[in-house]
Amino acid sequence: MVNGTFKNLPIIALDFPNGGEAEQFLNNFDGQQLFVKVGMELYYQAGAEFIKALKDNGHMIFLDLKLHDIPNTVHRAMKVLAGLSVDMVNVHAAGGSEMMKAAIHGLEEGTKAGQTRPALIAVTQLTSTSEEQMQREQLINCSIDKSVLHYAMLARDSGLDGVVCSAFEAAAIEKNAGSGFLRVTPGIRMAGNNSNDQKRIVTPSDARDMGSSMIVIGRPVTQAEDPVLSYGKVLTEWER
Ligand SMILES: O=c1ccn([C@@H]2O[C@H](COP(=O)(O)O)[C@@H](O)[C@H]2O)c(=O)[nH]1
Repeated sequence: MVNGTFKNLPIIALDFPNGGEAEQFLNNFDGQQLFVKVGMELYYQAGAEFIKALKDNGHMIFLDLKLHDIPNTVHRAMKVLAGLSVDMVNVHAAGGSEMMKAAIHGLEEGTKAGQTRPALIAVTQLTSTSEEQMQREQLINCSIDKSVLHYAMLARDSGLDGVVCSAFEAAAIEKNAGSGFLRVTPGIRMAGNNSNDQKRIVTPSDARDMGSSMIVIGRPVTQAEDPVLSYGKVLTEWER
């Protein structure tokens, strides 16, 4: 599970094309231990070696590969990912309960003796998806709040530790799934920031007030002129 101290830190999305650029970014923080997220771009380029380097430097790691495949494939892949000793991994809830249960079993089997298995969370509806888009393209004929809550409960009933959701759905998830069930929220923007491709965005303080338990932020920090200053502002607003 997620270590208590780090749990309160905003997660920085290291969306860089290679390990060198990610390291250059991290050097700005002068040895500070951070909670970082490694996504598909960086992992496909820099791989397990880079994860090890992050761990050696004391960072907490959310490996955001969003697995979505048949249960057997996800089970086997999760067994491998557990061997990386990261802190959090994820799947798409749309893969179904059988797939999510297989993911947990894979993580349990792959976790080294004496270590804690990585927390497993499920993506509900991406924060880059609007309600209109979801209804038109996925043919889901209900509100996005309802779809996200449905996926969250499916994930909870499958034994997962939480979900990725926007802040708009966080309170309902907390109410229905319990406060221990993680609500990890990307799509975080400071007032006046560019929303980029995100559709369901909120500020760090709104995320906290609306019931998110953790936040993920990328471009507003990684592409800032002064990333340390920008991260500091996010942290202060999140902690209040
Ligand atoms: O629903 C989701 C799931 C994952 N993400 C990831 O979070 C970051 C957000 O980056 P920003 O630059 O702050 O927009 C990114 O790595 C996504 O892959 C998400 O945004 N929404």
